[in-house]
Amino acid sequence: MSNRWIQPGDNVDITNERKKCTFDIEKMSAFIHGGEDKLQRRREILEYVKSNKSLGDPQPIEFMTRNERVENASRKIVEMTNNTDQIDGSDFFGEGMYYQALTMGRDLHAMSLHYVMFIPTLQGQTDDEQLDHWLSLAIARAIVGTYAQTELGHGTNLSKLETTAHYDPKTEEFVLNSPTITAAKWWPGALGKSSNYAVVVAQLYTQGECKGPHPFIVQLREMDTHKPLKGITLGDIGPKLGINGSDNGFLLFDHVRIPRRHMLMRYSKVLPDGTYIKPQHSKLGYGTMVFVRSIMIKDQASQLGAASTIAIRYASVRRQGEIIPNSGEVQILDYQTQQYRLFPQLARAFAFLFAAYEIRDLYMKVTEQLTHGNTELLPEIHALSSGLKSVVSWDTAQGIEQCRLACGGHGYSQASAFPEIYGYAVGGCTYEGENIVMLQQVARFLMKAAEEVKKGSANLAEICAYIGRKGEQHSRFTSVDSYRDEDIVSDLEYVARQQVFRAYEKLRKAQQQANSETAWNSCSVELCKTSRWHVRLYLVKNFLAKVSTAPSDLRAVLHDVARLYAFDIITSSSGNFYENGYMREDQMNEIREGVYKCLHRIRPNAVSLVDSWDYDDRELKSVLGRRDGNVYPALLEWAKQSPLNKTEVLPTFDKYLGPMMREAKSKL
Ligand SMILES: CCCCCCCCCCCCCC(=O)SCCNC(=O)CCNC(=O)[C@H](O)C(C)(C)COP(=O)(O)OP(=O)(O)OC[C@H]1O[C@@H](n2cnc3c(N)ncnc32)[C@H](O)[C@@H]1OP(=O)(O)O
Ligand SMILES: Cc1cc2nc3c(=O)[nH]c(=O)nc-3n(C[C@H](O)[C@H](O)[C@H](O)COP(=O)(O)OP(=O)(O)OC[C@H]3O[C@@H](n4cnc5c(N)ncnc54)[C@H](O)[C@@H]3O)c2cc1C
Repeated sequence: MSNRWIQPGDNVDITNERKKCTFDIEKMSAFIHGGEDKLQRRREILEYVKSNKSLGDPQPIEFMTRNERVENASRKIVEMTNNTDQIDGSDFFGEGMYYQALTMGRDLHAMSLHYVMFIPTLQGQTDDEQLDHWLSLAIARAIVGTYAQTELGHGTNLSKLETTAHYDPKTEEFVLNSPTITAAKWWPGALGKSSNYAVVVAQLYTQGECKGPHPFIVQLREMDTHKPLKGITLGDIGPKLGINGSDNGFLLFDHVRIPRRHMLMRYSKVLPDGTYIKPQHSKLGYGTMVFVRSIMIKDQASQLGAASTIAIRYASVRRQGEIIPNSGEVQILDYQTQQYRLFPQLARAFAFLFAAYEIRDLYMKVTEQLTHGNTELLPEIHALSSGLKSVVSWDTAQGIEQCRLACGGHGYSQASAFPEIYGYAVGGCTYEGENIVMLQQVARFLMKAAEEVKKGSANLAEICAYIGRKGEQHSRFTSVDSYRDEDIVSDLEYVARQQVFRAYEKLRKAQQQANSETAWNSCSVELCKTSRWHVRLYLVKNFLAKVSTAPSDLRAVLHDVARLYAFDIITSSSGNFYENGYMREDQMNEIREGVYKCLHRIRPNAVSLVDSWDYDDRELKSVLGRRDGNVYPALLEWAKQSPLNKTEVLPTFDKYLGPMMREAKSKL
């Protein structure tokens, strides 16, 4: 089988790994990326990005100052968006995200919120006339916008946002104001220095009543000079754990007037006389958050896939220690502990990517239904996107850190790219709804389903139908080789169902002794556990189902990865499966053996499995994860670029260290 990943001059160990591959990598890449045509388009986009020198960085961004990073990112995003004819703009999830990943990396930029939230909000929240006016301006890049919702004092609890928008029927204007310091908008991406417009979420007041948070489009800066408009105070919030190419910002309003029609009026409206028309569903205004939670899953999967690729490739070229004395140092990938650390991360990345395709499809279905005024699937997409966002971003962050640790000392260097990948991805645990808070949203959905089951209703959404099933009282398999996919799912369903009813009963009891909010709080740890099990069950079920649709010659290797994913979940929570004697110890031992068997079977294909994700060096941006495996010379070259190496002797020597040593010596 030909292998496009093997080239002359490559490291011998990584080449030998590639020669061991037992499946067709191109076919696997096509399966991972949604078809041969999609793979072909990736290659074309990559070729274009490589051929356009202006889309590159003059030096590794790790060696740039913050100002240089912001400037470099702004230069590239303008060049990138000057050339959007290179991609199919309607395929943001595929081509758009790939083009951006290749060009912009993980440091974000002046227009990240423009594309991820500002334009989607215009598309989702404006009426037809507003859409006509604003969307063309935004798409043409005549204005650059962000999404300003979170405040210094409140991000989670939207009902307590403090920015106000008072309607004045005399002038047919809203007056935007930040009555306190804690009302300052805080965090919005590219708000500080780059954007001149924002969708601002503010408490709407009309006819003397507060109608809750609503979105408004607001001009922040003069078009020509880019200076803040009168009554507007703006700035950058300073360096962060990651994404320092983005100027996340703060914003305060001092009685700023905007026209009535700057309220986004697709769902709620304020008429000229101040009459308020309420939306068909109170949470329709939160649609952009649901959109971002949905696309985040693919982004997170991609980050974990990248981390796994770097760590697995590096583990194939790094030799250290001997397994059999005097027989030579082994590739560290041969250590079972290394495999146990890394392969589950790769398995997770697969599980998350396949879930990302499902949530994208569900999101598109919901959007289509909403155009006909049908809000039936809104609770389901809210629960699924919130749950996936929480579990996936958490496991991704932990997984990236495992990959970093698995690379020893070099993993700690920014040359590895792990600090950047982690700094970028871990933000996902917080933005678009803090994970613990979002898990509780899922729990609300599950508690309602449990209530339905208790009432004897069989009318449950497919995603939580397991809650209403009776299920087996004991796990049935005898050996791991006879442990079928349906047994795995049924065992996970048992545990998820047990947890749903444990939380439900605890909540019911608590509600008899306290008001419902206090009762909820006293059960919230169990409620979060319930949501996690629900999501893990979904991920396993979806992964196994996806494998069954793979071309037959790919199924065996993918099945090992999917089983590893499931077995890892089961063995790391064995206590839940022993409860009520559901599973026996000998069965759990079989599954443990199953983990080791999967590791052993994946080992020869490990490098090829990560190659199948089709990351180019341009996207990975990692010295450790280079395709050719020639890590050591590249590390030396990378280090030479450190600005500290521009001179042999630093001025600090003459200022501090030199005098210190001279003085010390003179006293001896
Ligand atoms: C290239 C692309 C890469 C991707 C990204 C990379 C770049 C990233 C850049 C970074 C970008 C980062 C950008 C940013 O970070 S933008 C800022 C994001 N901020 C948040 O996400 C805030 C989180 N808070 C909330 O969402 C809500 O306030 C919560 C959820 C806490 C509810 O508190 P609230 O006080 O409002 O609600 P309630 O208690 O009165 O009522 C709860 C009821 O409402 C239902 N409900 C709630 N929400 C929804 C919904 N959406 N659809 C449908 N239903 C919904 C819910 O099921 C429940 O129903 P029921 O049980 O009563 O029936
Ligand atoms: C990288 C990044 C980019 C961002 N970009 C944007 C942006 O572009 N636009 C924008 O508007 N915002 C943005 N944000 C803000 C982000 O959406 C909020 O930080 C996020 O929603 C969490 O809200 P918070 O900061 O108020 O956290 P808090 O709610 O204060 O969370 C702190 C702790 O309190 C706990 N907690 C809070 N409420 C509850 C509860 N009800 N039950 C149990 N525990 C609770 C949380 O679990 C957490 O442990 C960004 C944030 C980051 C980190």
